[in-house]
Amino acid sequence: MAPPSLLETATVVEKMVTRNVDLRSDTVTKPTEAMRAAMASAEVDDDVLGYDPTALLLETEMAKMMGKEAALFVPSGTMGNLICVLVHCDIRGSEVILGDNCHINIYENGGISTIGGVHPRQVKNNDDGTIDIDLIEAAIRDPRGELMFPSTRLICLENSHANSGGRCLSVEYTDRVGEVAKKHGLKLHIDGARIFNASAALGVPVDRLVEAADSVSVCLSKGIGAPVGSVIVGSKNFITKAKRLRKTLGGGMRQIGILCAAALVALKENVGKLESDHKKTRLLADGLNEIKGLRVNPCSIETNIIFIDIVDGSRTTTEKIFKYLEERGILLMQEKASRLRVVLHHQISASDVQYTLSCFQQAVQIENGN
Ligand SMILES: Cc1ncc(COP(=O)(O)O)c(C=O)c1O
Ligand SMILES: C[C@@H](O)[C@H](N)C(=O)O
Repeated sequence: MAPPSLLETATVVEKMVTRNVDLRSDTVTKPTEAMRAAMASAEVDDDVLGYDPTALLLETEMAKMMGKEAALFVPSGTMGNLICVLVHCDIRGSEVILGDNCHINIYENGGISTIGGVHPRQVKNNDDGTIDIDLIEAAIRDPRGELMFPSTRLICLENSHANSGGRCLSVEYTDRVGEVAKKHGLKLHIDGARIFNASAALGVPVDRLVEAADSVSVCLSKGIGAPVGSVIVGSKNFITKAKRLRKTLGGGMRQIGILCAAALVALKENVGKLESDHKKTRLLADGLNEIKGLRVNPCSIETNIIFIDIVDGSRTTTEKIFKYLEERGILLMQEKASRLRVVLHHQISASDVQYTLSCFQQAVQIENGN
């Protein structure tokens, strides 16, 4: 009987290896020991009454970092976006111009409409996450048609853009959209769930990147690795209105200093790691692109997200790869029938990247019989 092939041996060995490489999203990070210690010793008080000292500290820090007058902690990025859109569009019959492939439009249960009664005016997202500026201008309703038309009040951008694979909107582009908004008396909101990733990738300070925006929703719970929460930033008047709406939506919480303490550690320890996350992402993307049967668009690798397409004619499928990797402790997302998504974060090591690559290689080789 022929001895087991190297691949068969590797497969048996890999099956015995218990290792966790969680590439489902950058929302999966676990609080670090430093975060847990900070949480345990956090100074707290009632934040609804406006007295939680650690929440106030975080909000002051975030407003300063983002170059805005004020900030407000919210339980999630979804609630952050919802509050911002609803504050800007507080008049019945309001319309928001947003990308057809943006998170607010795809993954937030249509909350701006179902809860806020705001009409979404979807405009095509380009592959790089931008929306053509002439299409934005063309989508702005003519006030002379107000008898029939909703009233455009807001433009939403997303930076980095998750569904384009983490592509970054340049500061020049963002400023130009801001000029269009001003020209037409509109507001600009940026879904900045991963704005720190965009800032690190572009080498542009985060406050400069969002300078043109009237509001930004920033996720603490994504690339910078806090366990919970987001912060919205804007003018003092905007945040005053946002605070009331947060309460209306049930987002007013009590001793949130416990959560904000972890976020303060995340800001201090993890923003500086984002460039390393991006380097590991590029390494993984380049390696995946070498695997026959898989395709990664190298132009789309700007931050920490990789879309992996199964090449037509390949005998493998996303389901088979997904299962093979899951059995070896590697978790990822199936984006659609022929596409997988991996998202890197500060708890993915360089050796995790190599391990992931070898498992992808094996998964594809076994299916393709080579
Ligand atoms: C671009 C973007 N915006 C907003 C959100 C919503 O954040 P949360 O999951 O905290 O509601 C996410 C992901 O979760 C996201 O990827
Ligand atoms: C799925 C989506 O809602 C989430 N923001 C993620 O990127 O993982």
